[in-house]
Amino acid sequence: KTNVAVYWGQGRDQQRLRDFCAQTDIDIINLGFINGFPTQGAYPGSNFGNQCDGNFYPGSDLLSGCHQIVDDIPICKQMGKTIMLSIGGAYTTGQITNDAQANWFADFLWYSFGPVNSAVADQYPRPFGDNVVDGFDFDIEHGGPIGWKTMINRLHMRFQEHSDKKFYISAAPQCPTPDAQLGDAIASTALDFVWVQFYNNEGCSAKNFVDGTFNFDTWAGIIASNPNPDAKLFIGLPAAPKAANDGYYIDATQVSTLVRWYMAFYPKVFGGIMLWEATYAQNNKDALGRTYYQQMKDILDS
Ligand SMILES: CNC(=N)NC(=O)NC
Repeated sequence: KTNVAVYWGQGRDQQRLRDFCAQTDIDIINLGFINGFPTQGAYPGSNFGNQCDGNFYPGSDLLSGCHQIVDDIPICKQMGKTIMLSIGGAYTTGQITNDAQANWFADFLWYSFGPVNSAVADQYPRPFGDNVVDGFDFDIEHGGPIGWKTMINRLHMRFQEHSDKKFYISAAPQCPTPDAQLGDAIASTALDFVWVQFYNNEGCSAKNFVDGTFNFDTWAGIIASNPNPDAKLFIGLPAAPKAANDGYYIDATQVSTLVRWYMAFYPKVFGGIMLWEATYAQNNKDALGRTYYQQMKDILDS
């Protein structure tokens, strides 16, 4: 089974999460973003675009009134979606500079967005209420490598303490290898999904399929040697022409050629397609009125 993953949370005039969870062509949704990296003992910051009520936990940039997300996650679970909470994005503040800070950040994410834990209820907020995300996505686009491997190892430790539910870790590196931020973490920590941003970078993007420099093969080798033998590699794509820098969007016909080739060549590691992002995809319809994520699902299932 291959999957369609989309980012949601930063779309212009975006619809609610429940509207995307109602789409059978979407399997995984990355909620973006936790975009403020906290100092030890502080709360991280978050931003979900036009969602939430604009209130924050006192003295922090962490949204406290995300009532739409609170109400919608149960619907997404009923629809069988995998809901990941995404850390980073293009606009972040703060920097992880040491392991103590990284462990604090990882524990905060776990106790605030993972399983409800009464033993720590007085120490951590629940921005999404009693909802429990299915895992954490690292979309780290600048600032260097410090902390990410430590955070992922810490999260794995917390996952092992909660063995009755599987939790996932994913990463969204850019296509030049090794990725300046996540390369070390991707090589040395067990990951479940790696959705490479095959756009916005000359000489390795999906649009470079035509000039032979698209580097899926290199990434397939990296993911095949990840500590998790079941790690899956996704082709990350802009969901519309304006979703990425000029010239990086490719249409469904071009995607079909590329996907059929690499899905056939790397049947074990090929996981599917990631789209940046949901609202761009929803508004990018073909002549038959199919959204870009419908077009992607059709390619994967053809
Ligand atoms: C400019 N940054 C982005 N487009 N980021 C992503 O596509 N992250 C998955």
